[in-house]
Amino acid sequence: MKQTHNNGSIVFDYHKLQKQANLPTGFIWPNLEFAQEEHKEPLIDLQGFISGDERATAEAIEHVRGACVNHGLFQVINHGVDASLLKAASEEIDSIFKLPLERKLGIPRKTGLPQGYSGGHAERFTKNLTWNETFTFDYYENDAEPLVVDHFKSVLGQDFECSGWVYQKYCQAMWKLSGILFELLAVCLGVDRKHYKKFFEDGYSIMRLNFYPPCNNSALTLGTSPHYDPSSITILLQERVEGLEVFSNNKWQTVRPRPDALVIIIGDTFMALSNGIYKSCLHRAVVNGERERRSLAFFVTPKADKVVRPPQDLICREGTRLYPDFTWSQLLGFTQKHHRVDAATFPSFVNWLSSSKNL
Ligand SMILES: C=C1C[C@]23C[C@H]1CC[C@H]2[C@]1(C)CCC[C@@](C)(C(=O)O)[C@H]1[C@@H]3C(=O)O
Ligand SMILES: O=C(O)CCC(=O)C(=O)O
Ligand SMILES: [Fe+2]
Repeated sequence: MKQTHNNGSIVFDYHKLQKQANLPTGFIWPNLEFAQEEHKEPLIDLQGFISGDERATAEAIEHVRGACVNHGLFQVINHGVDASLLKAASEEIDSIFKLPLERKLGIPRKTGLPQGYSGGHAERFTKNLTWNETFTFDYYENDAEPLVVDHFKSVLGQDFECSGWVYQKYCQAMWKLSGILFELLAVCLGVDRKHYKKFFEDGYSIMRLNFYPPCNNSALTLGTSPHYDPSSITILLQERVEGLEVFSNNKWQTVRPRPDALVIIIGDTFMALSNGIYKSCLHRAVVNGERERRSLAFFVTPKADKVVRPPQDLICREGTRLYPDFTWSQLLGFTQKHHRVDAATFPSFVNWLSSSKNL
């Protein structure tokens, strides 16, 4: 079994690594401080907004607006996604990550794109590696073809048809929910209710499955690095094992897993679409010494070449533009070729964009 990638970095074989007394230095993150308290994000019951109940809508608007102007994270329940589908999607993760390491390393991966399998990102980076495995694929809403099923069969094999259907149904449900959330966010911002839903109609999503094995040295490493999601909004399903942390009021705070709830995270692209009124959320994932953790992140992104700019009435109301026009294709390319997504991605991207060669 190969122990190193072509770039000389180690292969993330956590069964072997767990048996070693010391963590390879590439996985060690200096000066880590762990959350000592829970974040108090709003828990929004979406049923009232979906059914048009005026009082429930007013309450949802107040809480979502407060969350988004401060730290860009809230949780939703009664979102319309079947609890059995959430359970199936969370459990199906093991069908991929319990494959033999050779099979996982053989999953095709195009450099410069997030899609495919990764162990600790050790094939891309040599330091600040993370104690996780990820499997990432695209979702395009398409009534004719079950594209996720086709993708699973082509990259994982014919015996992954059933797994493909679980994530085909899951992504369809997430896409539908994203439309509801864009309407809610538009109403909160006082723009036309359909504005953002229409903007993303021809968009797509990056679907990521995260698997975090237990780690004997969990105090020295991270499951996912501190970052802002560059996408617009992320619908995150974290199962019962806590690990998601948000940076708020100058400290890391735990986002408590809530059964049947989904975590909604504002990303850089939606921050730009709100002309900076809504804040992109700084978050990360920690690991523990005893239990496996799984999470599913559905990153909603615009059509690659669509110009990202806030609605005109928001600009007029605000008077100034906070960020320049850009496309998702430019931002994605920047994160894959020039700047690992972290806590400084978007300001670095805006600077990079403004240098003439990148206009
Ligand atoms: C556009 C993307 C890059 C990442 C996947 C999507 C949305 C989130 C990004 C990421 C998960 C943020 C943390 C760092 C990262 C490198 C990771 O841990 O996977 C990011 C993804 C990536 O660059 O592949
Ligand atoms: O696993 C988690 O809870 C967070 C993962 C995350 O932030 C991401 O995949 O972008
Ligand atoms: Fe994230």
